[in-house]
Amino acid sequence: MTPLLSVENLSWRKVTKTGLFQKPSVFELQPVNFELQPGETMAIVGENGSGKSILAKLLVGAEIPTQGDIYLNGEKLAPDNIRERCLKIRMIFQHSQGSLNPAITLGSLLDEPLKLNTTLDSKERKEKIEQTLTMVGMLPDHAHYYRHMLSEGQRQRAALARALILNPQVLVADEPFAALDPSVRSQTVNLLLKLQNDLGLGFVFISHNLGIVRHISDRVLVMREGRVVESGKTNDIFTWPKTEYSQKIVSAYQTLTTKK
Ligand SMILES: Nc1ncnc2c1ncn2[C@@H]1O[C@H](COP(=O)(O)OP(=O)(O)OP(=O)(O)O)[C@@H](O)[C@H]1O
Repeated sequence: MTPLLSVENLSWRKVTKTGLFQKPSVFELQPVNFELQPGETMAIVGENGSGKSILAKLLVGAEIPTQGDIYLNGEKLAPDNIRERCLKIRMIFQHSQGSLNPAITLGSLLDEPLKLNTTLDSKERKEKIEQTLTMVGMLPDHAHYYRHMLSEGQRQRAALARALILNPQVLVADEPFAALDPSVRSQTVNLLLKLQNDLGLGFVFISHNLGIVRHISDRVLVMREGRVVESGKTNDIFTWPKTEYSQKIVSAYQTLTTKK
């Protein structure tokens, strides 16, 4: 079966010069390889600065790889065709990072990507917005709401609606659950799982929360210092971690859960 998403030798290198007399710092993401099937979830875990966000940005086209390719349904994505990438692989932006503009209604926010990326007329766009709001468990009326009128959970759903409005095939999220209180978190997780199931979406997310990783991901990519140190099925990684680093994070997680 052709994978939904296939990443081959994707690498990235950046030299940053901070000051005239300072040594430039170099960060290198060593070649990453993985495959994701429709409806599958892959978690990216690892210590701070290991390159998780860079990898997420490469997937959505926010950074250009130094080398390597991304294939969607077997078709190679041009590294600089941001428009095509935006339609098919979408980032879920967190409302906590200010992605919901407080000055415009939710309807206008959802209308923006439709105006930019589709040829739908205003009636069709209105229908699409209402349909997407319903899909994430909101009401068509919420299109008239401003950010301050939405609860924490509704804002999370709005962020999801924004990611889904262009019918993507893969969703990518950087710590999507970190800022949420536990009840909203479990609602969001359940909603995501349902949508994934209904729409066959691939989901790639970065998380430090190994409880959620274990609960929802099919596969895990463990990163350290710019390289993938281990990858595999979630159950295998949690039961038989092979590398020293994976063993360390899994045993820290197990200590935490057995203490509860
Ligand atoms: N645009 C950039 N230009 C240069 N260096 C960058 C850029 N973005 C990130 N880096 C560097 O790349 C390294 C990896 O960063 P990245 O944000 O991917 O880490 P991370 O694994 O997501 O960490 P965290 O868990 O703390 O978010 C860091 O050293 C960071 O300073």
